[in-house]
Amino acid sequence: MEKQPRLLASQLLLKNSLFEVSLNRVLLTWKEIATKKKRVSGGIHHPFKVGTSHGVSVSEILAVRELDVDCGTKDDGRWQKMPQKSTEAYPYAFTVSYVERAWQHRWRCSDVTFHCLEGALCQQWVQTIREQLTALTSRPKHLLVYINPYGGKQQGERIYEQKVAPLFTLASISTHVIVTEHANHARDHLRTEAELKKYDGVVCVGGDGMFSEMVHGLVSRTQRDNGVDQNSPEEKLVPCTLRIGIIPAGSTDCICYATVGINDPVTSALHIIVGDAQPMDVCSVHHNNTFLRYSVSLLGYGFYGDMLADSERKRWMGPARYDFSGFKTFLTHHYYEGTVSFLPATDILGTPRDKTRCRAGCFICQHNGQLYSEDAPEICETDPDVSDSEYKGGWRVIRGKFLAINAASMSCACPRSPKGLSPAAHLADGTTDLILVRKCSRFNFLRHLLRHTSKYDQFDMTFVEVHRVRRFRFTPRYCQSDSELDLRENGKRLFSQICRDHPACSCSPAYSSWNCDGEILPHAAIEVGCVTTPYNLLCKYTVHSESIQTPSLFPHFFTL
Ligand SMILES: CCCCCCCCCCCCC/C=C/[C@@H](O)[C@H](CO)NC(=O)CCCCCCCCCCCCCCC
Ligand SMILES: Nc1ncnc2c1ncn2[C@@H]1O[C@H](COP(=O)(O)OP(=O)(O)OP(=O)(O)O)[C@@H](O)[C@H]1O
Ligand SMILES: [Ca+2]
Repeated sequence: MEKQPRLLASQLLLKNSLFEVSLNRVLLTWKEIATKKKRVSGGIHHPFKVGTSHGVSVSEILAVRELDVDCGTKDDGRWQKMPQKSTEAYPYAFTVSYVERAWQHRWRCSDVTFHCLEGALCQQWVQTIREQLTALTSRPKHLLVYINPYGGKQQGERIYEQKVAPLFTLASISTHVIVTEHANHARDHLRTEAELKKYDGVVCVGGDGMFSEMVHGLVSRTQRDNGVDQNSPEEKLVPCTLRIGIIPAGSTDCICYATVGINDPVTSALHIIVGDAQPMDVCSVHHNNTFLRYSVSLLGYGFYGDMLADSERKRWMGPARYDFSGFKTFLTHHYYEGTVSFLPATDILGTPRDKTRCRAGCFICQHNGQLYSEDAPEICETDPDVSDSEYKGGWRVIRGKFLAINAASMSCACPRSPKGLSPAAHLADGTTDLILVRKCSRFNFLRHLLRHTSKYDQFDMTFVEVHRVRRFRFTPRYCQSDSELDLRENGKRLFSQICRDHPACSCSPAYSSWNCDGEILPHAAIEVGCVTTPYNLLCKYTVHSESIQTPSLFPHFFTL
C-alpha cells in the first residue's frame, strides 16, 4: 500500500502513559513510548502494553472534540472528570470517537482521549482531524428519519431516542424525524411531499415493511419525475440518488440482517454515519401489464404466502406471530398447482449452490452481475432430466404442484435463519434465486425447513430445485381469466368447486397468496423482473473473509 504523508505527529498522554500519536489521510495511530517515566501519574493501571500500536481508519472516526479542562466535557449527557495528575502535567485534551468492531458483526462507538502539553497543539489536532472528516464526502449530513412506532415489539421510538439519536448528534448529523401515524404514511410523504433536495439520505426505524415503504416512495417518485411508466414490465428503472438507511426495529429485519450481518440498531446507525453504501437488486412485480409492487428480499407463494396471510390477523402477537402462523401453515401442508416460467441467468459467474458468500467488496456485485462465465451452459430446447419442463425462447417452463415458490433477491438471512433462504444469493447482481419446493411429505418439508437453521444444504433434496434467474412468471393452474379480480373470493369459490369435483382430494385450495417483502399481493398470476439499480443502502457487510456464524435454532445431532 502506498505510504501516506504524515499530517501530524506528536507525543501525547493517554491514560497516564506517553504515546507517539500520528495522523495521515488514512489512519490515526498511537503507539506507547517505552520510557522510564512510563507512568506519569503513577499508581493508575492502564491496559496498554508497551510498544503496542493502535490504529483507527480515518473513515471510521465518528467525531473529535476538545475537552474543557476545568470542568470536563459533556459527552452523551455524562460529564467526564479529567484525571487530576494528567491535568497538571498535560492540561489540554481532546477525545476521538471511532468505530470499534465487536462480536458477530456488531459495531460499537469507542472513545480515546489524548492529553497535550499546549493548547495550540490540542487545537491543531482537533482541527486537522475535523478537516479530514469534512473531506469524507460520502458521509450524510442531513437525514430524514421515519419511525414506525408499531413495528416489531413496538420499540421504534425508544430505540431511536436512546440508541441512535445520540450517535447522530455526536457525528453532527442534523435530522428531521417523523413518527408515522398510519401505514403508508412514510411512502406517501416521500412520494409527494418530502423536500428530498434537503437530505443526503432517508432512514427508517422499523422492519422490512418500513423499508419497503421507503423503496416504494422513493422509486415511484423518481420514475414519475423521469416519465417512466411503472406499468410497463420492460421499462428500465431510473435510479434515485438518495440512499436509504435502516435501523432495525421490526419482526424479521431481514434486509438489515442480510446487509449488515446483524440486526443491531447501534451497528446500523454507525454504518449510516460513516456513509457505507451498498447497491441492491430491486424486482418489479406486474400482473397483466399493471405494476403491483417492488420486492427486494422475498417473494414467496405457498408456504410463506399462507403464513403471512394468517399472521397479518395476529399482529398483536408481535414477532411471535410468524412462529405461530408458520407452525399452523406447516400443519395445513397445502400445495398449489401452477406453471413457473423463468429466464435463467446463464451469462453470469456464480450459482445458488456456491459456497462463497456475498460480502463487502463482493467481486460479482462489483461487476453488477455483468460477468460472463466461460462455463455458462448453452440453452437447449429440452431438458431430459426434467420431464415436466421445457424451454421456449430461452425461457424454461415448469409445471407442477408446489408447497412453496420463493424468489430471494438477497440471502434473506435473519435471526430465524442466519444463513437465509438462499445463502449464496447476491445483493446486487441483477438476479433473484428462484426456489421451487415441490409437493412432498410433511416430514420431508420439515427437514427442508430445519436445514435453514443448520449448516446443511436446504437445496440438496430431491423435491427442491433452485435457479438463478433474471425474470420469472407464475400462473396458477386454475387461473380464471385475465380479469382475476378478487383473489380471495375467487379462491374460495374455486376451492369448494374443486373439492366438490374431487371429493378424495387433500383439499388444497387453488390459490395461495404472494408474500412480497411481508405484504400480500392481490394477484396470484405475476410477472417479475429483477434489475440492479443503485438504490443504495446506507450499510454493508463489513467482514471480508470470515463467514457469518450460523447458530442453529435446534441442536443438529443428525443430518436431516
Ligand atoms: C422448524 C423450524 C424451521 C424454521 C425455518 C425458518 C426459515 C426462516 C426463513 C426466513 C426467511 C425470511 C424471509 C424474509 C421475509 C421478509 O420479507 C418478510 C417481511 O419481513 N418476513 C416474513 O415474511 C416472515 C418470515 C418468517 C418465517 C418464519 C417461518 C417459521 C416457520 C416455522 C415452522 C415450524 C414448523 C415446526 C414443526 C414442528
Ligand atoms: N403508524 C403506523 N401505524 C400502523 N401501521 C404502520 C405505521 N407505520 C407503518 N406502518 C406499517 O406497519 C407495517 C409493519 O411495519 P414494519 O415492517 O416496520 O414491522 P414488522 O412487520 O413488525 O417487521 P418485519 O417487516 O421486519 O417483519 C408496515 O407495512 C408499515 O406500512
Ligand atoms: Ca440478487
